[in-house]
Amino acid sequence: MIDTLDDFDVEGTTVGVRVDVNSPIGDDGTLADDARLRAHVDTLSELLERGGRVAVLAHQGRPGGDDFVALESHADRLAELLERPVDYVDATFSDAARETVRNLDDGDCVVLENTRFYSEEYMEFEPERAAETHLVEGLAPVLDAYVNDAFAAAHRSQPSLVGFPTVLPGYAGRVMESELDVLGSIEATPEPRVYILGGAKVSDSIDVAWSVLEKGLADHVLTAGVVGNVFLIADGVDLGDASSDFIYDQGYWDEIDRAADLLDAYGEQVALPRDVAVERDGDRHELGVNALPPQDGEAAMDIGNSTLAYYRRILEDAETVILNGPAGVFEDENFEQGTRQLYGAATAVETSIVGGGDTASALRRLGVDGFSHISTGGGAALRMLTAEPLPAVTALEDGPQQQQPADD
Ligand SMILES: Nc1ncnc2c1ncn2[C@@H]1O[C@H](COP(=O)(O)OP(=O)(O)O)[C@@H](O)[C@H]1O
Ligand SMILES: O=C(OP(=O)(O)O)[C@H](O)COP(=O)(O)O
Repeated sequence: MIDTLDDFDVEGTTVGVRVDVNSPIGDDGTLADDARLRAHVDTLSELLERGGRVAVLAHQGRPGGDDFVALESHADRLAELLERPVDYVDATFSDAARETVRNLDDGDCVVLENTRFYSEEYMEFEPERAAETHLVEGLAPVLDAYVNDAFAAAHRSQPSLVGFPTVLPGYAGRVMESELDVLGSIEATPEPRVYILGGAKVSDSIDVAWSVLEKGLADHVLTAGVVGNVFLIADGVDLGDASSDFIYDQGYWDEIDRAADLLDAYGEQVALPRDVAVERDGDRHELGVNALPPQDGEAAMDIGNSTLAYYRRILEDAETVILNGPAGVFEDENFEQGTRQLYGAATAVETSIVGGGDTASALRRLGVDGFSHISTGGGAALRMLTAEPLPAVTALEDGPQQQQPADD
């Protein structure tokens, strides 16, 4: 049982609020899409209006990525959305950060720096060990309580997600609460149930496929995006050097064997693309799987029309569809078609549940709507839909295991 904001006597307390504002970043290194910030406005406004002193904790990107940036532009946008001043400090648990948090008044809000600027935050720990990291040991003494609203990161066992609730009273924010309500009962959704796994998180998607097929939750798993490309290679298709190099460079080469094992075990229920789209002379060019490999340098960037027709037929009989990850490189207009049409077809299914930060932004951009539920989480939503526990949720459920460290 998790405590929510309804159980929290907020006034006058200093609260660390973990949100997930991991968002697309523009060429200038600043926030390019505020959808994930908007999602947390209710939780943050409620805490501030109830007299909380709020220190916002969040990550942005992954080390080494172009979107691995500071949270200053997030803080600026949050101030606009909350319609009140929001401070920003370029550190998370330094003396300066702690001093800023100590000096908050009731109704004040500060955004602390990208938690992943500290290497510990990009590691996974058991909660008790996470509580001993520099981040948690440094910051917990200036906090009275912890609110986790970061459903989209709840599948990560990282210090800011599992460490704080081990040493502080923890509460689910409003986003976390509603996501757990909606996604907590996949067994109750009508069958046949189809999972569509696209996008680029290959190992997460293969975990999900194994789990939903083993548990009998999925009648069909349709593959697309980079996930579909990995399954094609696992099935013996020669996708050419460009796609293979991409998969290798992303560190997903070992996933090909896992995909092949899955096809051995559940091949009849796993659908693979029947054609792919490549770029040729600046245009989209579709190739049936039998016509592969493509020419040198051409990569499989989208699913083609014959795959769409095949997947549409499966969706016509479905009562529930669960989607994660775009079907292709939707950012390029030559390759947005697969995502637009596949997701469009999914809106006709009685219960349609979508997860994923990039997926949600693809849908907004392509103007596809009409889903039963669009989750703020991608990997977290899928993990939850397979009925696997989310470490950050378990840590909230378990509650404080250690004495709260004293502020000195
Ligand atoms: N065939 C493909 N080749 C390369 N990248 C792809 C392909 N299909 C989809 N992608 C990329 O996958 C990314 C989104 O995947 P992912 O992060 O898994 O989605 P989400 O955030 O919704 O979980 C997009 O940037 C898109 O360009
Ligand atoms: O964007 C996120 O996940 P998602 O892409 O699965 O929605 C979360 O912020 C988690 O980020 P991570 O996958 O870098 O740990």
